[in-house]
Amino acid sequence: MAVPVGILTVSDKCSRGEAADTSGPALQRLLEEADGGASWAVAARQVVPDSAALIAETVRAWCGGGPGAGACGLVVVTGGTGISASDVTVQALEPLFTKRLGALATAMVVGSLRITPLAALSQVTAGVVGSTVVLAVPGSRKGAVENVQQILGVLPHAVDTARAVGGTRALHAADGAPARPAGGAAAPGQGQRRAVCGCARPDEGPGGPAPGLGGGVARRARRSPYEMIPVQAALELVLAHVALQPAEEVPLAQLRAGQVLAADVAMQEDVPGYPASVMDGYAVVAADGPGVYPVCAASAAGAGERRPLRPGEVARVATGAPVPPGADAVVMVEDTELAASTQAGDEELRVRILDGAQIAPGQNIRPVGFDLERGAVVARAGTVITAAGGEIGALATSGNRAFRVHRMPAVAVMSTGDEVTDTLGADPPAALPFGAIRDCNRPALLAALAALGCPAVDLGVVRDDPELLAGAIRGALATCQGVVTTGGVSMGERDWLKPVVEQRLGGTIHFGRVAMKPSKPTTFATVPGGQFVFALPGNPVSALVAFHMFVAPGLRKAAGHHLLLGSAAAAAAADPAAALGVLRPSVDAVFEGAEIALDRVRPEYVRGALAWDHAAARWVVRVADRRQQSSRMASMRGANALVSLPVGTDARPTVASGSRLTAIIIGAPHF
Ligand SMILES: Nc1nc2c(c(=O)[nH]1)N[C@H]1C(S)=C(S)[C@@H](COP(=O)(O)OP(=O)(O)OC[C@H]3O[C@@H](n4cnc5c(N)ncnc54)[C@H](O)[C@@H]3O)O[C@H]1N2
Ligand code: MOO
Repeated sequence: MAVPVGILTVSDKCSRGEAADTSGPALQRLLEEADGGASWAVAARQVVPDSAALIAETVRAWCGGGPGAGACGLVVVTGGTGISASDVTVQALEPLFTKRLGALATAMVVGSLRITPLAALSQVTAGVVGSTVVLAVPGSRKGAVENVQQILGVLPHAVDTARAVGGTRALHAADGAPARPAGGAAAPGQGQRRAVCGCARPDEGPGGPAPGLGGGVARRARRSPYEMIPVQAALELVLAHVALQPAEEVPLAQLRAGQVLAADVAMQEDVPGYPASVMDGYAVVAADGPGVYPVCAASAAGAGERRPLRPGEVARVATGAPVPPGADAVVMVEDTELAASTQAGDEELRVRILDGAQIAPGQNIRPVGFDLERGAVVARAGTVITAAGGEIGALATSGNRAFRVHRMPAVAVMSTGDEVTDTLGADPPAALPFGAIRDCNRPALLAALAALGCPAVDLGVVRDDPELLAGAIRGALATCQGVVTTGGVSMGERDWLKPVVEQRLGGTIHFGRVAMKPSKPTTFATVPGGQFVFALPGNPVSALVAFHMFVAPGLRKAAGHHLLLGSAAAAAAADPAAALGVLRPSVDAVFEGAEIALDRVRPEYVRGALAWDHAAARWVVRVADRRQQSSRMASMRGANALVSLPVGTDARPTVASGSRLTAIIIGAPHF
């Protein structure tokens, strides 16, 4: 039987649709035409951008766990093997290899060098992932085909051997879920956990079976089965899997800060729609010049026709009121004197335009369309509606009845845990029984969601019961784009969230641990309907830090904030990392304060107070609270930034005052 093959094209341009993928089809032809079609059958073909996380995720999803797993026996990755900074294919693949097939790679290179010396410039590699042979070849059609041609004779044997051995570890054996190469998409249940260890400390590596919903505590995993992935890779996975919300038409009254325009908005009319006075004064015929003139009319603000002005007359006008036809300038009241009034003394009969008054034609008049002309674009697609008011104000002038905006993602929020008592309900307990705690996660997350402008559904506190948890999440996903939970994601016997998401909801866990402090067990999944689940750690600081690090950027992407960059495809699909400046803004800041000892294993995100130093004209960040334990919500007080600390080394064990650090902005900086 022909061996199923996955072909993955790695190219920013192809994934944006700016270039056609010619290598993928050429490789498919080469393999399927070899041996008269007997050896290879392409089961999955996909294009991804040059993102290490997406490459690794796709290859893992296609790789089999053992004989009969039904996954690809061979995966060929084409592209991203050059020597430029964006070429990350080899870096993405090699950590996945359970066996290196160095000689196979050498055979490709040696054969290709006979054709062109340029073959020396690509990083061709080969190895085994699970029970699948994986090759990385150059991105050009010619290079890709020529490399694979060199080893066509030995490939069937290599693939047979890898399948029989099943790799060093049966990647999918844990939950018995067969790998399924499905048109290039990762199959449900194929998440981050199946990889080999990519972390810094042996005891932090993944191991043990996937957590199950039965079997008793004695059988639980004693090592987390989830690979601990870098923060950047986790972010890329979030941005790749959280979908941009569809656009809808809403009236002005329903626009909210945080929403993003999905279409350019054009002016339906001129503003102003009539020649308007800029000053309180007198409309005049400029050529009349200074002198005494009868006040023949008054134009206060308001709708209605205005009597035309004749030379030798003036008309009183208010700021913003129409300038009568015939007038071509407005003289401000300060440049006039009363010359005659009615007997009662309350109405002007004549005024003197003083010598020296400014009365050039057009003076103090905003002509029709002066602010914005009919047809002009008042706001471009991608514009974020801000709480500063400018966008809503400008749109209000446009004469449109409705505006096309991306829907805001509605998010359901749930705290989990038998020990957690509700703090938002009508009757929080006056005193806590022994072992109970007050819910501070849900209130904090609801506040943070409100600041983003996301509608939230409060799911309350749910007990540590898989059926209750699954029911509550399933119910919420019927109406919401995502659910954020806290608690129950670590190694405890009642930490149900991960198995509930995978086994009850059929979800795919894209990552279940992140190499960071705090928030290590942060979990991100999507369910078959496309909605997301962020299962955040229960420790309050860990929950809120994970929200700002991953959930908020994901929600901004869903709302369309990356469209501000101008190229939806580039930012959203092809290169999620490029959008980070908008989706998770940060600044370089000078750290001030007592020396901090760096964690030797995980990069740390310390709660910081970020302020603009007016004297030195630079950002300065201090630690918001000295006691940074992840249980201590109080350490988030006053925090408007997360200070990114690198992993410590012998050469750099601490950071001292004056060091430059990245401050991730989570609230308005102080000025
Ligand atoms: N054996 C291991 N234990 C733990 C690990 C580990 O790797 N191996 N990781 C630790 C880390 S790091 C974190 S973070 C926590 C995360 O645990 P869970 O997400 O499973 O959360 P819980 O166990 O349910 O709760 C942890 C902690 O937080 C309190 N909590 C929970 N919900 C709330 C809430 N809504 N408001 C206030 N406080 C809450 C809860 O009572 C616990 O004290 O796991 C470590 N353990
Ligand atoms: O990672 Mo946990 O979030 O340190 O407390």
